[in-house]
Amino acid sequence: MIQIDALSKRYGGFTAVDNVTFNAEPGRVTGFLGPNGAGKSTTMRILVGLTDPTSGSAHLLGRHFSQLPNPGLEVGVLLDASAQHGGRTGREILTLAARTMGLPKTRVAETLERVSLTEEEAGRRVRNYSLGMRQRLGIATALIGEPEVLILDEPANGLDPAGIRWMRDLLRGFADDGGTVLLSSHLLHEIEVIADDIVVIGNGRIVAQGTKQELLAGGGTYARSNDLTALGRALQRAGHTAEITTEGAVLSDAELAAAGQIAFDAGLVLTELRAADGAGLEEMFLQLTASNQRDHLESPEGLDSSKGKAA
Ligand SMILES: Nc1ncnc2c1ncn2[C@@H]1O[C@H](COP(=O)(O)OP(=O)(O)OP(=O)(O)O)[C@@H](O)[C@H]1O
Repeated sequence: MIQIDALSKRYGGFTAVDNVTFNAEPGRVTGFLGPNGAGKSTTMRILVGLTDPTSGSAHLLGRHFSQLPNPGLEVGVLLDASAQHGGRTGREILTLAARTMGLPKTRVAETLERVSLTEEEAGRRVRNYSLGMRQRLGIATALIGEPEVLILDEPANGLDPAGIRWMRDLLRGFADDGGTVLLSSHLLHEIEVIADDIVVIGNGRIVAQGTKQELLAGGGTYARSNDLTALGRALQRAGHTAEITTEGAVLSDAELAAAGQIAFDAGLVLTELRAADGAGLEEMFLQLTASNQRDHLESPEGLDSSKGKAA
């Protein structure tokens, strides 16, 4: 179990993490999704005691990371796969990790096998590893102590599609055995493939969280018309959410028939009207990624464009 409570981190006048609260539960893979610079790594670094928070708290298994006597046996961490010593072989790195944690040497071969690194690859110097091999070695280092919790920052970086499937199966098995997994990514698709629960962060703040089913569920309407702003306002006046997407459509929580009727009553010509089908999360993520080009409805009435499942 990971508990993050009202966590904030400021660097001078800049707030990298802003009042972030979420849990990652045992038996679940929690995906921490956000564009570059959103605050994912900072949150994870605070979680493992590498950075001090400005305020708030982060607990693993009910304790601070610094209170864990032999952390590798309880929490497996992969923050930066390229931080390994390039002059050492994969096997040497795992052997050192095993020694530090007081584990039997046999664990090295077992773990290499678990991450599908061959004997020959384990004998190569890490500087000659591909990024994907480094990720596997990093995951091996995280797993070797058989921890209950895994914290992985962008672990799918450099993995090919087969590698991503391998990692999904590995993390699924880990969670099915009761483990807690928190992994970050800046790619929605990766998180969709791997995670059970999703926490979305943008500009240091949580913007949505829930189960994958909740966040990707359909519902709502995606509509285009000859006047997007007028359509958005008409929907909002009728009590629905409405947001102009980066692709030039209106995304609303109104059902199809209601949206059609509202457009008709407002005298607007619809050029497209269809179910949103999980477009909400994708659109929100696209907007976060291109947050400088956000195209909000201008709203003299202070109309809010927030969507149902967004926090
Ligand atoms: N030591 C630091 N001093 C000043 N600013 C920092 C420091 N560390 C991080 N930041 C800033 O905090 C913000 C969040 O960075 P962070 O690395 O947590 O983002 P991220 O979501 O992990 O992004 P990425 O996907 O690119 O790794 C960024 O704007 C970054 O420049």
